[in-house]
Amino acid sequence: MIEIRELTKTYGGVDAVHDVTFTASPGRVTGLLGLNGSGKSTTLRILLGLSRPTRGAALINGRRYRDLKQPLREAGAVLEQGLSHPGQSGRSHLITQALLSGTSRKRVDDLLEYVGLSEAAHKRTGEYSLGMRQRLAVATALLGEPPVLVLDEPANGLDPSGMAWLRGLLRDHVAAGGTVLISSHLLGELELMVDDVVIIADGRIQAAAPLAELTGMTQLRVRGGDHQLLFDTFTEHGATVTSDGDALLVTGLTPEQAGDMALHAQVPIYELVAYTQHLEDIFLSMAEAQ
Ligand SMILES: Nc1ncnc2c1ncn2[C@@H]1O[C@H](COP(=O)(O)OP(=O)(O)OP(=O)(O)O)[C@@H](O)[C@H]1O
Repeated sequence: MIEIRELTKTYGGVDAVHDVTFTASPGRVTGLLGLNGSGKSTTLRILLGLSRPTRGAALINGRRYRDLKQPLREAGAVLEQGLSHPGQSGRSHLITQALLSGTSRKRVDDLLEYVGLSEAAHKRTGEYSLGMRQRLAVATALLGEPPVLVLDEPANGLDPSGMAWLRGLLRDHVAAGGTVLISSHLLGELELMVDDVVIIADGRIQAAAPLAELTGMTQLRVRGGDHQLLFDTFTEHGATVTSDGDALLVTGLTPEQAGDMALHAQVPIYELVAYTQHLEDIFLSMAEAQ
């Protein structure tokens, strides 16, 4: 279980993340989605004890990372930065890491097999492709058999078969009761992978909900007699609204609610269309509304 509670991190007077709260639960893959610079890495780095919060807390199984009794056995991480000496082979990198978590060499070889790196095990990691480095990073995170996995942009550099492999691996992990928190800006890919979605923009949470709930939401395209009045009316009722030419794109209202509000505001409606949304549409409308 991962709990992020009212987390704020300030750099030079500017909040990189502001009052961020969400939970990643066991048995579920939770996706943290945001554009570059939205605060994903900052949140994950605090969670993993690499940076201190200005306010709030980031907890793994109820404790801060640095208070975990056996951190490598409780949480595994794949971060964006490089992980191994380029002159070291994949296998010797894993063996070095295994010593830290008290893991056997047998498990190192099993993991190399599991992540599809057996054949490249003796190759220098400096010669690995980005996808192979990601696989090695995942193997490193899994060394201590931690129930909690935190992955920052693990899909970068993976080809379609690599993505399918990662998807299967994460599904296996949560099926066994594990918790996965994965950050990404690859929305289409993430949609196939996650159970719960947390959308972050400009350091603030825009939505945190099961994927099915979010993508079950429809988006409305509304064109009416008074663009600004409609915009204000929908926004006042908590909808997310963006302009699209002379129309509005509205999330968070049913067609009936939007129609009734327009009637109440005495604005004639010329067009009202409801679309089923993909994660990408939801994400972009929330990011644009910022
Ligand atoms: N050490 C730091 N010093 C100053 N500002 C920082 C530092 N780390 C992050 N920031 C700023 O905080 C904001 C959030 O950055 P963060 O790296 O968390 O975003 P991100 O969503 O992970 O983006 P990316 O996908 O590009 O890594 C950015 O504006 C960034 O410039």
